[in-house]
Amino acid sequence: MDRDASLTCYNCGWKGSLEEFRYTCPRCGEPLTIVYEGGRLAESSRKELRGRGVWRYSAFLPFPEDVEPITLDEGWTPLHVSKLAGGLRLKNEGLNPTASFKDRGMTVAITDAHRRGASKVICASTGNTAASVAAYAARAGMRSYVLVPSGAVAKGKLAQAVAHGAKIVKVKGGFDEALREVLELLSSDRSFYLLNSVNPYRIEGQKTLAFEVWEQLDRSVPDVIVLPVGNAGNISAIWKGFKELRDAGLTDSTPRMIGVQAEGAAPLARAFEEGLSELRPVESPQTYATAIKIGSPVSWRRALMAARESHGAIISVGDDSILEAQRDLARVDGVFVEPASAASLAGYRRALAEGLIDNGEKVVAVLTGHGLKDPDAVMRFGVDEMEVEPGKLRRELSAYQ
Ligand SMILES: Cc1ncc(COP(=O)(O)O)c(C=O)c1O
Ligand SMILES: N[C@@H](CCOP(=O)(O)O)C(=O)O
Repeated sequence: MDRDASLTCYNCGWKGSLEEFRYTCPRCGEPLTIVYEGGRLAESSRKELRGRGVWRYSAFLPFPEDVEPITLDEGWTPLHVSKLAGGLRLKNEGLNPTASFKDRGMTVAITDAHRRGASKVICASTGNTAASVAAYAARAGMRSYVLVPSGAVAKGKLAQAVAHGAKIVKVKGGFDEALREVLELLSSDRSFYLLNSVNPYRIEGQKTLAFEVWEQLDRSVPDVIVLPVGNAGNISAIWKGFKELRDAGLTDSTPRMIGVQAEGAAPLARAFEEGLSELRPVESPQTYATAIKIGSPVSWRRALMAARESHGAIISVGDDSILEAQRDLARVDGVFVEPASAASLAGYRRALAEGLIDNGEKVVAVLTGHGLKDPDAVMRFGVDEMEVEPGKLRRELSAYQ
């Protein structure tokens, strides 16, 4: 274990060691965070960055130097310049090994699982975590169990979990119920290693997006990061990454974090707008962006902290504007993303219209998952197609134009 890293509760201040590992605070129940002590971040910043992707930043991860990562070469994703708005860049996380940002966290968490001798891993999922868990468990030679909302997982994601040999458990209910089931199981059965973002190692991997963006922008940070929010691990992780860059002395400034939820699944946007310090879960969340169809985000407290501390916001957008953004990204920028990811662009547009972002500011929109994950969703674009009899193509086409 890493001697300069420990577990902390950002809510009540409880502290514990990584040896006696646990996911949530024994005092208040919040997910725990890994913190680095004794000038460790400043020391990390002096180490040479080698290789590409998540493990390039291993000096900022809670492992000894000789750690052997379980990896599929995740991270190092492109930062495209968007044609849709000046100053807008697109961080294309759909180009990770299992086609979503989850792989950044998964390589780190599965490496920890392996070091602790785990043989069975488990998660609740709307689909992407399941796909990633299944792939990394296969790579590590572990058995994987994925709990998914019955009948509500996008086809591409389910196909990935099947392909990698996960045991698929369909829960009669939504993601929130599935996660509740997993956490309840773990409270009495310690034989499973949990791979949801409640696991602090997931957060450590996902924070590397901040380091990568900083490098891709010639060692500077953007004015704003805009990203979709579901279970709220990613906004917490990326904000942690930027704060660590600052604490390590590598940057003076940090971006404003703007989280985006779908209107029908927006407990955090409501809490932010109303200035609440408690979450009122949405009982029956609704949106066609199934990845963020979550009514009771487990990291709600730290997501609100990220938005408030960074002088950002959490806002919501309607499914119509998500659909429009998904189509624009595909047809103008040539980047095919799943609906939840398009919430980034829809949120950017709303934030610009409401003056939360100024024209010309440098904004990075995180595109969290690939469009092929959810082929059915694309049919909402409207399909431009025709059928021809052999030999009649020229005539049919001229009528069509
Ligand atoms: C594609 C996609 N985008 C965004 C999110 C939201 O991320 P988070 O749960 O970390 O808020 C998820 C999953 O939750 C996802 O699968
Ligand atoms: N959209 C997520 C929901 C679970 O998120 P996690 O980051 O807590 O694992 C998914 O893909 O399942």
